[in-house]
Amino acid sequence: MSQIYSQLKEIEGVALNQEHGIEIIEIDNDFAKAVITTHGASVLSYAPHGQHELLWVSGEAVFDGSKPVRGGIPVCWPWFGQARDSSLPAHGFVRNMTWQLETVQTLDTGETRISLVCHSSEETLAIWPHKFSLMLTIEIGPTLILTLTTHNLSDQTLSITEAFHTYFNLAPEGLEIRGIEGSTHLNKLVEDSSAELQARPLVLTPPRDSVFLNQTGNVFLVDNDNKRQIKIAKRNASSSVVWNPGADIVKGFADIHNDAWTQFVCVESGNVLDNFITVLPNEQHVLSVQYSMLELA
Ligand SMILES: O=P(O)(O)OC[C@H]1O[C@H](O)[C@H](O)[C@@H](O)[C@@H]1O
Repeated sequence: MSQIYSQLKEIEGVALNQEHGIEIIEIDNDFAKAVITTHGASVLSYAPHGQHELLWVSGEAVFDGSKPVRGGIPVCWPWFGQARDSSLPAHGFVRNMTWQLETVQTLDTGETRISLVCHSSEETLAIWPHKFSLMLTIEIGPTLILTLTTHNLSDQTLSITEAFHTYFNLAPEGLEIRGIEGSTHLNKLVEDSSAELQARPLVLTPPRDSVFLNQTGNVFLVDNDNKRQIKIAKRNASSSVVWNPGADIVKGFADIHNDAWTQFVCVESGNVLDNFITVLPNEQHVLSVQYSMLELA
């Protein structure tokens, strides 16, 4: 067992468990409780003490490592959406890799910082011929901060798309999404739809599969049912995606119950489609997102 696992035992409020064969890290610190899995480096749960759960995980999620866990915050990288080669997995391959736990620290503030890494291997080079190392740092405190650092270890410029595919635990119908005004909207549910200016906040009526390009400002989810507003602040990210399958499309997802589309909405933050990122040889690119919850009166 590597050193990090023996160090883990010494850190108060952090526990390591196995569930159905995948590794689960449980955090309970001064500010919040959280659950992370090394399978896909996905945060599966985050709840500041006394507040509602931020994230949704499907009751039908598969936890045996054969596919990404449906819910939480999967990491989509090095491509978002369908690959050019349809035999390759949608949303890239790192959400279905086992990441290594690199560091676990309690900060002076009482927050917990966890880093996980994954690297190129023979297996990844066979489907995406570029050497890389990827680090995800997760900070669990009064807010949840995720920072994804792409290191280009190849001698060619990398071109990537990426996103945190966050499943929020809230009712989608009528949800107001603010902050996307002024961005470029592409409706993925309409074939060959043309880009249009998003003039107003969005009031969600599922189904919805929309990309908002050139969207760099804060996004707010007005979750009246739970009397809270969720703020999504991002850095080095120019796109947001809003997805909920609605009552019909959901039937095509084996790991989402037919009724469960009413329990979540995905609002994804990253760089997708024309907002792709290039990373020079030996350079790095850092994508970051911070989730905070404000109570509504
Ligand atoms: O089933 P997955 O590969 O996890 O994708 C689930 C969804 O993710 C994104 O939000 C896409 O915009 C959708 O088109 C896709 O259906």
